[in-house]
Amino acid sequence: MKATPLEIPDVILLEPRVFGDDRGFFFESYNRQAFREATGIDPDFVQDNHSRSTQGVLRGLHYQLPPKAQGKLVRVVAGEVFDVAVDIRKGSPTFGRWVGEVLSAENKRQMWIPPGFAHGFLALSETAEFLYKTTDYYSPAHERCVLWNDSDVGVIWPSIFPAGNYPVLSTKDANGMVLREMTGCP
Ligand SMILES: Cc1cn([C@H]2C[C@H](O)[C@@H](COP(=O)(O)OP(=O)(O)O[C@H]3O[C@@H](C)C(=O)[C@@H](O)[C@H]3O)O2)c(=O)[nH]c1=O
Repeated sequence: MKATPLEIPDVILLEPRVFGDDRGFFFESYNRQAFREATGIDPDFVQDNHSRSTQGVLRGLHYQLPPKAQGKLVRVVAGEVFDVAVDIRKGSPTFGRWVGEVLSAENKRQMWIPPGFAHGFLALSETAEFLYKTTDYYSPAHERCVLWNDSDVGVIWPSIFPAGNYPVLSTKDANGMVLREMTGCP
């Protein structure tokens, strides 16, 4: 497994070793020891999630407040997404900055998003199936949402939309808050 720290170095891009043969392929999608050796981190994952989105769906930017903050190891098993992590750690030198990568079933890349980051993704393909492990349980009471197009964060989402068309959002995500007005950052 190859681990590459991104521009915000606590966010890590992981590329597994894939064994292809006449039958198809095989790879270890998670190996605790290999992950620890490659990243120096040993997360205690407690939940696996799987979502399916149609093209243009944008989920995020989500995080949970302490003590229920979640680290996430994310990947795509069908289609392609643009995946984004925003640093919302109080006092962090990169507070408010974001990193983004294309994750797809084809490239098999994974992203480690530490606790203290808001996370979201845009489905680029006709459908996208998204799998992720989390280091804490889902807790609606601790869940918060940063607005996907908060201009202070300035995520540059791939422009797959005809002019004037916005991404497909849940009501909760359409009512996300701008970072400047958020009180409870991790
Ligand atoms: C996230 C989650 C949702 N749910 C339920 C609540 C709700 O009825 C339904 C859909 O929830 P949501 O709309 O919050 O799902 P979704 O928008 O996919 O939420 C996810 O977005 C991505 C970007 C993340 O980073 C995740 O941590 C998570 O917040 O599923 C659970 O039961 N457990 C969970 O862990």
